[in-house]
Amino acid sequence: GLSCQDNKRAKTSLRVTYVHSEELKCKTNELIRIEKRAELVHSLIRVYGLLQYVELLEPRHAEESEILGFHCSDYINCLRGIGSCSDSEEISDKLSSEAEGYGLSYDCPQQTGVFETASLISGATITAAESLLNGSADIAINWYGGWHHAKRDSASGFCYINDIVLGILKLREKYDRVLYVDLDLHHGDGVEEAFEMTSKVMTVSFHKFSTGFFPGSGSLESVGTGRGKFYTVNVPLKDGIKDAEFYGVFCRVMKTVQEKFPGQAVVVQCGADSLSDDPMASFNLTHVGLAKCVCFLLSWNLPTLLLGGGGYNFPNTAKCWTFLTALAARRKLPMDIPEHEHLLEYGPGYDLSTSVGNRKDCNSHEYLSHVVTTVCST
Ligand SMILES: CN(c1ccc(C(=O)NO)cc1)S(=O)(=O)c1ccc(-c2ccccn2)s1
Ligand SMILES: [Zn+2]
Repeated sequence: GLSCQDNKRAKTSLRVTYVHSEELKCKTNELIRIEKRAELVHSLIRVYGLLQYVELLEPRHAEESEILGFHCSDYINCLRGIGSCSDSEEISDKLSSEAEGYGLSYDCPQQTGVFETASLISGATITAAESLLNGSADIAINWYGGWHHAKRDSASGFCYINDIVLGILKLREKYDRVLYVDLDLHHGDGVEEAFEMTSKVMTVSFHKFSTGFFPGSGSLESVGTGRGKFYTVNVPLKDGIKDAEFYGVFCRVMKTVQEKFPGQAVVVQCGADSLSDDPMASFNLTHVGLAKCVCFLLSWNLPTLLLGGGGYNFPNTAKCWTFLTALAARRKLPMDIPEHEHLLEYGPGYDLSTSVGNRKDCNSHEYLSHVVTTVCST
């Protein structure tokens, strides 16, 4: 297993809450682009016997008032309207230019019940954050959450309600300074935008940044504005980066962040679309690379919220988030995937490993030291 080097962690095992319900799993299973992923993730966590080492919490729906704490009501009313259509026919004629204005088209297909689903996912992230606030947990996990592209007045990149922003606002009810770290392949633009004017939330995003790649924001020069200047950190990377180089950049940036912004709680978006054989075919990370980054953050012994996000190779995403759940619960996992109804999805290796791709690393040494030097001197 991983030894979380730096800042030796206290030997006591940490209290971990894991937010789940059959309803949440079934609703998330229906989201376009990630059908059935939730089933695979929860099943693998269950068959590895990890549920006995976490406290399972059932989520509630986010309250309207919580959602309107970030999103604007016109958008939410439109989303609710779309979400309540009984079938795609009704949706298509309801799909006015108004709906398109709210990003409800193209990459955010209208789905019946999408508002219901997004509000339950957001309620799950808020439930997780509350378990940190009330001191009943040291680490809280919601693999159904992590929808980092949603804006206050529009859907974007398969994201409808920004559960991460709502979770951070909940943590801010107790903690003066909250740190957000986005490990997804894509820039965490929705969360960055929400907090780019404040010094109370520092957002740090590690992501692919190249011409034409979604969402297009997240350059080295984006550092926040007004009182939030220098409280937005962007680490733009090129295709092909592997575990060692990614972790090297991550460590140096996060050590500087720790010095300059002593956060009192940490929120981590653990999107798994940066793994090497994700259909996004961009980075060359393995689940171990991501786990080392999470391990580093956990070694700070701060209340930590772990969230999901992207991840389109479903067996690999399940392996990655199961591995992170075990890391949080300080349990070692046997390499062989336990016998269960989805075992065949893990062929041909049927083990926990995720492969290291052989895509060329387009991040020259010079480029990476330029990025790190610039970020660490800002
Ligand atoms: C809407 N897009 C997003 C938005 C957000 C994400 C994401 O995971 N954000 O974290 C992924 C794709 S998009 O236009 O880049 C794509 C849609 C479908 C894509 C795709 C589908 C299959 C294989 C490779 N790419 S990319
Ligand atoms: Zn992504």
